[in-house]
Amino acid sequence: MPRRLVLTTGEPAGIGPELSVVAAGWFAGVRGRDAAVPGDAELVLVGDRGLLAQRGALDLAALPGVSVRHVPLREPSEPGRLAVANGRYVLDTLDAAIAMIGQSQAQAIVTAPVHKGVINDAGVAFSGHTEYLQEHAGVDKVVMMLAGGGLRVALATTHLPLRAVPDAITPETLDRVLRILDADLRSRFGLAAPRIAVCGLNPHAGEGGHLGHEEIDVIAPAIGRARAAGIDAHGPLPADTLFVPSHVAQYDAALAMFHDQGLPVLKHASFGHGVNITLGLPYVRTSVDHGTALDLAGTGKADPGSLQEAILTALQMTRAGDAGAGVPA
Ligand SMILES: NC(=O)c1ccc[n+]([C@@H]2O[C@H](COP(=O)([O-])OP(=O)(O)OC[C@H]3O[C@@H](n4cnc5c(N)ncnc54)[C@H](O)[C@@H]3O)[C@@H](O)[C@H]2O)c1
Ligand SMILES: N[C@H](C(=O)O)[C@H](O)COP(=O)(O)O
Repeated sequence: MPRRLVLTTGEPAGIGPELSVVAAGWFAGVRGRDAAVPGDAELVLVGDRGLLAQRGALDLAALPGVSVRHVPLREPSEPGRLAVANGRYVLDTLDAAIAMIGQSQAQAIVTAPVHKGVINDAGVAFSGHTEYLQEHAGVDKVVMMLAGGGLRVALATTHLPLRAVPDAITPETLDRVLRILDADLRSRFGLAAPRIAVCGLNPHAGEGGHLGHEEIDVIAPAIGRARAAGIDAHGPLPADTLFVPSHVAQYDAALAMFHDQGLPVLKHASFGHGVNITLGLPYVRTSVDHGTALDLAGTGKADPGSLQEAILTALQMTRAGDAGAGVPA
């Protein structure tokens, strides 16, 4: 079977459709010529065929290794203008991709950005792809990790209001997150003994209990259990100084306790070339490091770099198993 990636083309009013067409053109151009994109690789764009034709300047049908799985819009889409009905369309594209994986028609899903707000406005509770794919894969935990600029930053909690974060950092969550992170760094990234830095939750990792107790009560014991299980976890470390370049370079990945503890660092280091990876799924899933950029939709100015990196990373991850090859951060 060819190495087939499914690319969901994202929120129709955003930059996803046009970037997907640009990425498809790039993919067809390097396929079989660049070692990173072998000649047996295929890319299936999932989305409304008319929308893709309208937003992109390429004839997708003429591109080698590229095809389109048509999913109809729920209503016509204009660049930059969200339409509530199309919140369901976005989920239709995700469901089509999940079905392709379930039927062994593809090995990986790459996602262009969606707008979480409009999907919720359409009446479906939706926190993000990460949580949606976890639920549909029937696994009890996945881990969001972004890679770029020489860093890998994983998150112990994902799309939660900040107020809910401390309660979500439980022994069970940390045990599962550390296990998945360690296992996937080994199996998908070719790291024999990954070193993982674990952030504290509070300023200065709680300052010995004077600035919060989660480090003493929950995080340090979880690191102890992980180490006893053979995971090379270190911490809890103050997040501000962990991310000093010479310090973080000593680790293969950093585990942040919440979204905006880890991702601003990663995006500062690599916005436009970073990749969002879901660990712990039974298949490979990667995505871009940016959102729907409604302000740029239809202008042709959006940078396709992160989507191209997401495609390359998905290809490398699908190969890591058979070749034992590593995937760079
Ligand atoms: N993978 C995903 O599906 C994903 C990721 C992040 C954010 N989002 C969603 O996107 C929506 C908008 O989020 P936001 O406004 O915080 O972030 P955003 O990334 O859409 O925009 C932030 C800024 O970056 C610029 N930008 C974004 N992508 C760019 C690109 N490819 N090239 C050049 N400039 C680019 C935008 O013009 C804007 O100025 C939200 O609903 C958010 O949840 C989705
Ligand atoms: N947390 C991601 C980011 O900031 O880039 C983004 O919201 C996408 O998340 P999903 O992959 O879960 O949609």
